Amino acid sequence: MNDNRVAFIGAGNMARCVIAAMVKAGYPAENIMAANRSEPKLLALQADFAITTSLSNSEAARWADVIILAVKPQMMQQVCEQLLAEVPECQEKLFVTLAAGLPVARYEAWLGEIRLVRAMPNTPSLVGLGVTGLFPSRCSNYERAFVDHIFSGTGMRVWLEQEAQINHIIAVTGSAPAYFFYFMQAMQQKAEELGFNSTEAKAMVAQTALGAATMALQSEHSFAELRAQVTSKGGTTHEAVTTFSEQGLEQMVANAMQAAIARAEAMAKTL
Ligand SMILES: NC(=O)C1=CN([C@@H]2O[C@H](COP(=O)(O)OP(=O)(O)OC[C@H]3O[C@@H](n4cnc5c(N)ncnc54)[C@H](O)[C@@H]3O)[C@@H](O)[C@H]2O)C=CC1
Ligand SMILES: O=C(O)[C@@H]1CCC=N1
Repeated sequence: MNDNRVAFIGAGNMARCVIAAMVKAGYPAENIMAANRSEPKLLALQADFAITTSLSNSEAARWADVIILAVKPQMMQQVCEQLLAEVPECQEKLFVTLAAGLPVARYEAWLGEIRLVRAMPNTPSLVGLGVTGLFPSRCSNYERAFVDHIFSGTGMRVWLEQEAQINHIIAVTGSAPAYFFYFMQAMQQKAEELGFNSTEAKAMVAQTALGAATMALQSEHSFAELRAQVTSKGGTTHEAVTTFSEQGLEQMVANAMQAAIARAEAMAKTL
């Protein structure tokens, strides 16, 4: 499977995360190319992962067996239409798109009835601890297996049966690293107010998050049971957790996740 040539169109944050995971998992760097409209990110990818790069999307698409679309959703139509105009044979290649929001039907309007996988990774893919949602359209079993192989180094893969679930996984995993970073940022701020310096506050908060997540993954207990283990009767945790609860944490989280889904649905209509 490592013989297939994989080209990324767009070499930003998410492309870097996936490329890092592929290379770390042993995908040959000579079979990965990244194209971007400006040079600095390409030079950094070359330096860090020894992949090939190009300032031309068409050159990358011509070279590739598999084309991974990794530009922002707002750029996607222009990129796809230009690819089809300059590399008509790209229609025969396997496409993967990382973009939020845009449904398969939109790519078919721009590129024809292509074989396409919508992938929704998240940034912890960079360190092999990501979650990637995947929805295939018109793909063979081999192509599905190949895309699973591409993302194998990113972490957990979840194949979805309904396209609408991609919007749900955006809320649950795609956007979610930002929720945790926001929570940790708030904790760091308070820790600093309490007198810890910025470096130690960040490290303490991140280590606590890592410890909690690792325990949750390794334990049979639910999140609620693990929380109960920390919460002594009449103790300090009870006061903190009651404050979260009284101030509506659960509803706030649900509202935020629903807002992410609503935005993905709106993008499908407006982009
Ligand atoms: N950042 C994240 O956590 C996640 C992002 N995504 C999706 O991944 C895609 C990329 O997002 P990011 O990497 O965060 O954005 P980014 O802005 O970091 O990267 C996009 C890259 O595309 C390049 N670009 C723009 N127009 C271009 C063109 N015409 N030809 C070639 N390159 C062009 C930009 O220079 C930039 O380097 C988006 O569609 C987003 O929805 C999906 C899951 C998570
Ligand atoms: O914020 C966004 O739209 C993208 C998709 C999921 C994470 N980042």
